[in-house]
Amino acid sequence: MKIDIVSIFPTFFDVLDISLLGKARQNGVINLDVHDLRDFTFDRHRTVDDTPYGGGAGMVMKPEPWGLALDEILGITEGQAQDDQAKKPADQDAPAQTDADAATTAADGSIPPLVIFPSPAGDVFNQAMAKELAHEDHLVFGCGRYEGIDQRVFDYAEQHARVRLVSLGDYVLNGGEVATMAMIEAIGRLIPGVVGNPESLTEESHEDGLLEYPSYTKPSTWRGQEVPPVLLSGNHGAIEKWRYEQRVERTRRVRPDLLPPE
Ligand SMILES: N#Cc1c(-c2ccc3ccn(Cc4ccc(CN5CCCC5)cc4)c3c2)n[nH]c1N
Repeated sequence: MKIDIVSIFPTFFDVLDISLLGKARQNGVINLDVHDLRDFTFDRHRTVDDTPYGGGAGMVMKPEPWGLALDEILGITEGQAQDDQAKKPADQDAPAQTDADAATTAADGSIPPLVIFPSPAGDVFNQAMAKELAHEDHLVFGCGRYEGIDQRVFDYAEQHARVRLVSLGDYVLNGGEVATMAMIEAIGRLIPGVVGNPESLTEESHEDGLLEYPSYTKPSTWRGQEVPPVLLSGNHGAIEKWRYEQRVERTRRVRPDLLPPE
């Protein structure tokens, strides 16, 4: 899988050089590049933001640097970009995720990349989405900051790729980097060859709608607390039954919304 990230804080993603994802990059399972949005500016201050039309607090990210970054990453030629200028402006009322005007197949018939913009206004990310996105060949993450990105960037991206606005959850972050990191980790661990033992991906919270069972390791007694005897019994059928019961009980207690209607 090819992953491109655009951010004004590229060093934020240095952590992706270590651990499982770092190994996956070293062995070529994941090809990840991080792009500094300011490399697509040409003024002395490398400006990426400006005041919002219509007024309001804060600043909005300018479209020009984003357009150049997306052109480079998506392989959009100058001619194609100029063609877009001739096109009717996107319907301002259409949601930024309209598939109807998304480029669903490239000129050579290949599936174009999926461009993900983390946004509080996006579909909420979950394990089902992670599993779906783990099948993509090329993901591009556009990390906004300030009060967000000029809407025309999303509309432009949709003319050349598939675009999704995705939210990490119902709270407000300061930008898209944390969400991008979380999504890359959740998606990356589902890619074959990233996690050493694929069996460890089953029976996880949210994998099959139930939360995970409690885990224990040596010593069998610790500060007066014992490991549940069934786990020391060697009776694999009993262990499997106990673990399932624990998953149902924990889900019923912590996340009853995940349980199927009775
Ligand atoms: N994923 C995800 C996210 C994000 C997220 C993702 C990307 C960006 C880019 C900038 N911000 C900060 C921001 C965004 C909007 C507002 C609201 N304003 C009102 C009037 C115009 C906007 C204010 C701050 C971001 C936040 N927050 N929470 C999630 N789950």
